[in-house]
Amino acid sequence: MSTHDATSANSKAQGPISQVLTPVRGRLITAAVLAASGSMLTLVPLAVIERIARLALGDATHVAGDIGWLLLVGVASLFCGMALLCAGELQAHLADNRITHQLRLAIVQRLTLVPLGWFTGRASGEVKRAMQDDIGTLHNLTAHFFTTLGRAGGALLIGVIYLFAMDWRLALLSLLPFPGFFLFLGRAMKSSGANMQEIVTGLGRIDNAVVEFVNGIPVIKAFGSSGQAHVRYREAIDAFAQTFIAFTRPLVAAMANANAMVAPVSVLGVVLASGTLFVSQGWAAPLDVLPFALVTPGLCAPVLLLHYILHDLGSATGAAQRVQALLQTPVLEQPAPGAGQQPQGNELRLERVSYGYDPEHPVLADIDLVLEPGTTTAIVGPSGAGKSTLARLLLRFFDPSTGRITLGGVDLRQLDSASLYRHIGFVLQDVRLIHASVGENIALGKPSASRQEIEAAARLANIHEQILRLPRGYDSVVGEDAHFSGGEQQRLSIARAVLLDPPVLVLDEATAAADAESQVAIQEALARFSQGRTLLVIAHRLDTVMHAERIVVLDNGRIREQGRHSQLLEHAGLYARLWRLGGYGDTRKEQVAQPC
Ligand SMILES: Nc1ncnc2c1ncn2[C@@H]1O[C@H](COP(=O)(O)OP(=O)(O)OP(=O)(O)O)[C@@H](O)[C@H]1O
Repeated sequence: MSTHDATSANSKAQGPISQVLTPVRGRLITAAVLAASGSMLTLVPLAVIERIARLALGDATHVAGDIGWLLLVGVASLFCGMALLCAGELQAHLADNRITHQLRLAIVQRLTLVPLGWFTGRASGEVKRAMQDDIGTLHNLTAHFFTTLGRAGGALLIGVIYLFAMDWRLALLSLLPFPGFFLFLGRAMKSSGANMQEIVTGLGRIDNAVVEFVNGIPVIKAFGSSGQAHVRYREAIDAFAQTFIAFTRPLVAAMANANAMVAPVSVLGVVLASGTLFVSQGWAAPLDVLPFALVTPGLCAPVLLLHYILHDLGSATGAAQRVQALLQTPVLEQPAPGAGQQPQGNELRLERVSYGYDPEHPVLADIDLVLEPGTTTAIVGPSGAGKSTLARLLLRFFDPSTGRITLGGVDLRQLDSASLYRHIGFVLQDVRLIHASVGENIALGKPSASRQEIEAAARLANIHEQILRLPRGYDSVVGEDAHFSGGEQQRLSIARAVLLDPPVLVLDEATAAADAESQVAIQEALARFSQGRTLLVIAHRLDTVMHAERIVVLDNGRIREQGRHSQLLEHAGLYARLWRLGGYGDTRKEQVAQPC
């Protein structure tokens, strides 16, 4: 178990927010305490006003000096309070900066250890949502929640203590609207909670309808069924509108009552009514009502603030859960740092390898295969036979469910990733270029490569001339002033592999995205590059791999036949049938050596 896993196991009992904020917990508590103390001090001037009013309206004669001192205390408290509030905000923002930075790094570090196959199964939206939206939500929590909680809590605490110290009976009466607020709020939450799940489901339906509509626009337009997609979207928003009305109707009435309870004017009304009663009954002097009239309405804002921030806590909990889930994504088994073994040679061996994306349905079963150094092995077979899955296993997109794959006698699980990708290069169908210069794209696996090395790799991959034609040559930025066709992207991918100079190369349908001219350029490039290397080629077109030392025919996840082209034709099995179906003619001679 990694350190991270151990930590997460220990903290299972904590809530998601608590787990995510653990590294800055101390700082956030300090921020909340500073904010609470600050807000208490900023309320001292109200007590000062009450004191001054008593002195001014009382019968004492020499009060000017006392008033001066009181003013000084009031002003000093106000400034100290504001300074403490600022210090609290600063602490919270420093904590926010630290945690946001740490979380982004931790997610990226985790994703580097996650099997590459994880990414194929997920929309990049999931990662984007956690990295941007959820961390943004957590920013609100760390930077503002704790200080607001401190400020509101501090103000309420000191206000209530002060009022009870003045007159506990009047305090009890004056504060009556506040329990009333929580009573109505509770009702509102109960009525909305019942419909909340439907709101979430409705929003999900709208999201799906939008995604379906946007993703399918070309197909929908081409097949003239845009009206239908619109209908689904309209149905989703109409249904949501109904759910939303059902959700808000009971909520609005209860919330209106709750808000009315803590409106400053209603609170002041209650204070004055209670004060009048107390004064008329001789239980208090008119001046005794003044602190209540000054302070009680001031408690409305903190109560409302508490309500709003506690409401925000719900969305922050969801964000923290998603970030936690991403941080706990299962990672590939890795050797301990420094304990990675070195392969002895470049022989790739699959021993009784089975794999299924869904464990119940194996896609590959009991594969035994040896790729001898310096040889070319082709994997062919019907669509869905498991060819690409086999290639991905060699690159550790995921690990076999059973069996093992070794390179130079070392289980791939005992090789660190850098060593694996130094030994095994790949050119896949799906080439991903990053938003960086063309040179940086080629040097992705070897950032230290010199311009000469990058150009040499591009020349060998038959893409140098096209790059020179770009506005800024190798400095042109992909997606800005550099746009590549499918075939050109394949050649860039080959240049990447060339630069790393791996002894083993996996080619999965390397010419799939290319036009006829590009195919020739790619094949030339690969023929040059593959000399002396171990090659695993996956191809649809059998004529491009008929030269291979060994052709392995996969069907339904199992090896059905293997041998050279002529042997397989003579065998008159699945390969011979695929050859016939491909219409390549009845040749038993092997064509010019081509790697794919
Ligand atoms: N990411 C995935 N998640 C779940 N199932 C998958 C995934 N990728 C492939 N499969 C399934 O695994 C099986 C083998 O797929 P694979 O892509 O390895 O076949 P293939 O022989 O390369 O096919 P093709 O020649 O059409 O590319 C198929 O049934 C496919 O539906």
